[in-house]
Amino acid sequence: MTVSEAGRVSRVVVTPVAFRDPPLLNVVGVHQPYVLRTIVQVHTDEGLVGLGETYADQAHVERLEAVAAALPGADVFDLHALRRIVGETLGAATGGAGASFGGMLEVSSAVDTVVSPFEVALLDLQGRATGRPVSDLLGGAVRDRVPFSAYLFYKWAGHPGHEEDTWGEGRTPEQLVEQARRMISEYGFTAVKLKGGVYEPRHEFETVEALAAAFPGHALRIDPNGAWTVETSIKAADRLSGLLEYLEDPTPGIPGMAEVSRHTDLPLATNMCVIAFEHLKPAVAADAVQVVLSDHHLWGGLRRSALLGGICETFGMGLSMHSNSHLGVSLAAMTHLAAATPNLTYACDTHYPWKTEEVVKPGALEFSGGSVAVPKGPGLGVELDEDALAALHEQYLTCGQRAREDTAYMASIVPGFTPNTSRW
Ligand SMILES: O=C([O-])C(=O)C[C@H](O)[C@@H](O)C(=O)[O-]
Repeated sequence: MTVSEAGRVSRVVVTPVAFRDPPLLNVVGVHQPYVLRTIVQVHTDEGLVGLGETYADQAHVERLEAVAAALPGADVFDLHALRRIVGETLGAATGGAGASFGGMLEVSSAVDTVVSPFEVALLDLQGRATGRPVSDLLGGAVRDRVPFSAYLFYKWAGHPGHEEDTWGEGRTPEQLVEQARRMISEYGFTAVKLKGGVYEPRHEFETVEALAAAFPGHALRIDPNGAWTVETSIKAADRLSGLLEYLEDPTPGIPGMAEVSRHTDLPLATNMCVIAFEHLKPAVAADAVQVVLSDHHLWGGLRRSALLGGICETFGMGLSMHSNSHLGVSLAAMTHLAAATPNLTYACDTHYPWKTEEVVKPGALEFSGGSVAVPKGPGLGVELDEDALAALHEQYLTCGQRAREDTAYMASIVPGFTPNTSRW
């Protein structure tokens, strides 16, 4: 198969969508009734279409559209050119060079978040053109199935706007045990993550203890998104160390995490203080984290996430995977990446069970035994349902919601954090 048979990019369609989300609680508050995402379709002059999925803040969508206009003519196999085109386009849009958006966005994730959906779409195209799954393009699948974790949330079922939610109340340890029971019986998960940072820390410790008692063979994690002081984090590590496989982002920033780390053997994980390549060196030097959560949406796509895996291996750090609310295009990309990353040995996070609406056709991605089989078809192995895409785009236009910026909050809790377009 040659490049001319795969074709060159002929046009790119950027479609923001909105899908319903239950009233999940986190340190910022309650999830809004709709999650906003963007689906990217990259067409080639050979009639192929590659898919990508990403965030949908207004500013991010505008950057995606600027890159979409610059991509026609690009070689679908030249991923270095893609990165250059993104850097040049975004630099030109702000009158500056490269990755700095008007001086606001200086960590590498500024370009990485924009590159990501296009890189996934080009890999999907490469796979469709060559007849190989994306996992093969990433070096080959080392596992046939990718394990995911049950992602538990405290919930307040009575939130107006969330009437269609079927998961009920989630405030007490007993209610969270019931939530886990449903997740485990419907999806077969063997790992469980609790989103914390919502209630008084002791209440959240008790919830972990109740989960450990109810599911003794399951791997457990809690993630308060940096809501705790160093002292509370140390107490959490002391009290929960026998129950958890890792403690995720108990406290903000590399120095705080390093201080907690000095007091415990429990591995500390993060997707908050190490979210770009430049954060790895100080985190390793301070021994602040033992597990890094990758996220291809944030780290510049699938190949750079694989690179992150190699760096973690070099420094003896574990590798896990982070998830925001997402649709099936992202689940497919996450599954291929995890399958082709040998040292990604923890079950990956996913919000997928919380979702009731979808843009991909059913059947390609099914959970069983807590894992998803790696699609064997060409590319990502998922097909868009055009009617569903149109309906969720209409919902985006009419839902009256736009993605809120969490960046100010991030800046306030992570010392030295530079505001950017990232999501946790
Ligand atoms: O740190 C994490 O795992 C997350 O923040 C993942 C999600 O974004 C979660 O917190 C959420 O959506 O509330």
